[in-house]
Amino acid sequence: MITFSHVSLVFPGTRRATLSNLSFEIARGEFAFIIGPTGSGKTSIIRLLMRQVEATWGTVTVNNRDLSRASFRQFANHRRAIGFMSQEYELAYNRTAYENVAMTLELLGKTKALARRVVPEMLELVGMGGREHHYPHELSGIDQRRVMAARAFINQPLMLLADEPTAAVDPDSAIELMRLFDRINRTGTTVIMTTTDANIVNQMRRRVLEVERGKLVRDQARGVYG
Ligand SMILES: Nc1ncnc2c1ncn2[C@@H]1O[C@H](COP(=O)(O)OP(=O)(O)OP(=O)(O)O)[C@@H](O)[C@H]1O
Repeated sequence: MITFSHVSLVFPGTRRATLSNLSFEIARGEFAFIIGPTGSGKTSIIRLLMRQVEATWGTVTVNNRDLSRASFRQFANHRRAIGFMSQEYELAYNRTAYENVAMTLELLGKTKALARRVVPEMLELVGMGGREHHYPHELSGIDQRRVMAARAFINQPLMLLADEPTAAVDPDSAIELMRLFDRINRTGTTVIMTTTDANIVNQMRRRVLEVERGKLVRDQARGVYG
C-alpha cells in the first residue's frame, strides 16, 4: 500500500538531509511504529505521506500512485483517505465532542442525517458514549484524545497517521489510547504512528521502524523499543 523508495528529504537552506535514502513498504492493514530520538525525522515521514512536503529524491507511493505526480483530484482523494492525529490538543474549544467529530463529515460535504447516525456510534467506539455534549474543557486529556481519534477515524480512512499521539498523556492513559488504535487497526485501517514512548511500543509488539539522523536503522516485525 505504501512504498518509500530511496527517499531523501533536504529542506531548502539546510545542509544536512533530514531523511537519507529511506526504503520500506507498509502493507494495507499493518500497524507500524516509527521511533527515534527527537529530530531524527519521524514527523517528516508523516508529512511526506500527507504530501505536506515532497521527497527531494526518491518516490513515495501510496496505492501504486507516486504522490509527487498526483493530479489535484488524486491528491484530494488521497487526503480524504487519511485520518490524522497530532500531539496537540486541537479540538475546537467552542464545540461539543459531537460537533467536533461531525465537523469532519461536514467538511467532506456529508449530510447532517448521516452525522446523526454515525457520530454517536463512533463516540461510543472510542469510549465517549453519553458524553457527546461535553465541551473540550469539560474533558480530561485522555478523553480529548479519544474525541480526536474519533474525529480522525469518522470517515473510515484507509490509513490513520498519528504524530506522537500519547505525548503528555499519563502511562495508563497512553495504553488505553493504544487499545483504541488497536481496535481501529482491526477494522482494516493501516495505522502509522510516531512515538518516543518505549512502554507502549514494548506492550504492543507491532512493527517498528527506527530512524536515526534521518536513516532507517531498524525494521522489525513485532518489535520492541530497543
Ligand atoms: N521546514 C523545515 N525546514 C528546515 N528543517 C526542518 C523543517 N522541518 C523539520 N526540519 C528539521 O528536520 C529534522 C527532523 O525533524 P522531524 O520533525 O521530522 O523530527 P522528529 O523525529 O519528528 O522530531 P520530534 O520528536 O522532535 O518531533 C530536524 O532537525 C528539524 O529541525
